[in-house]
Amino acid sequence: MAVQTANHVVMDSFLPSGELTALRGHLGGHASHFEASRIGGDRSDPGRVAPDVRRSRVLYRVGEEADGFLSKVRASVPTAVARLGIRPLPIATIQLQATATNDGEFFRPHTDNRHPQTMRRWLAFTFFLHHEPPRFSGGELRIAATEADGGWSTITPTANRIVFFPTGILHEIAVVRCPSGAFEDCRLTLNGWVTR
Ligand SMILES: O=C(O)CCC(=O)C(=O)O
Ligand SMILES: [Fe+2]
Repeated sequence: MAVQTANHVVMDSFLPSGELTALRGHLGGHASHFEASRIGGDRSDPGRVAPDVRRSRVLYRVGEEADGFLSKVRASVPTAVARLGIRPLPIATIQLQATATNDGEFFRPHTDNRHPQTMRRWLAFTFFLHHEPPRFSGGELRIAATEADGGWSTITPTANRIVFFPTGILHEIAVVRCPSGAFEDCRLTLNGWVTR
């Protein structure tokens, strides 16, 4: 029986820089397609907008431009699982969305697998692809303590960084401050879940 040894795993310099720039450009070109983020939904259930819990804008169909990124995520799952010390599960799908979190926006503490529609999600990831140096502050990803770690972890948004964590752990996005409020300046991620 695997014993969890960490509440999250960070990998930096995840993509070749040209691929990161291309993905950022793709998302910027679709800025007008981002919509108010929702909670609790999946492919068959749109979920609901809940501004007390989650404020951001999401692109729910990222497009095939992210296929190379998804392959890289898939290839990284065994390493992430080993470093987390969790039991490896089969990979059925990798669900993906892009999230833009702008001035004053946040995602309060939550887990990602509590609803019947989301219970097959077993591994979560967040990949940061904003401009460096960042034109926003805040927006840290905070992940609750587990017995293995003993304290909350705070992960600074850093472009080309991916974070993996088990979906059942409480986590949040701290409030973002982005003075310009411009799409291209905000906290931009490709985030999603590996399902079994
Ligand atoms: O962007 C992040 O750091 C986490 C996103 C998240 O928790 C979610 O979309 O469920
Ligand atoms: Fe989450």
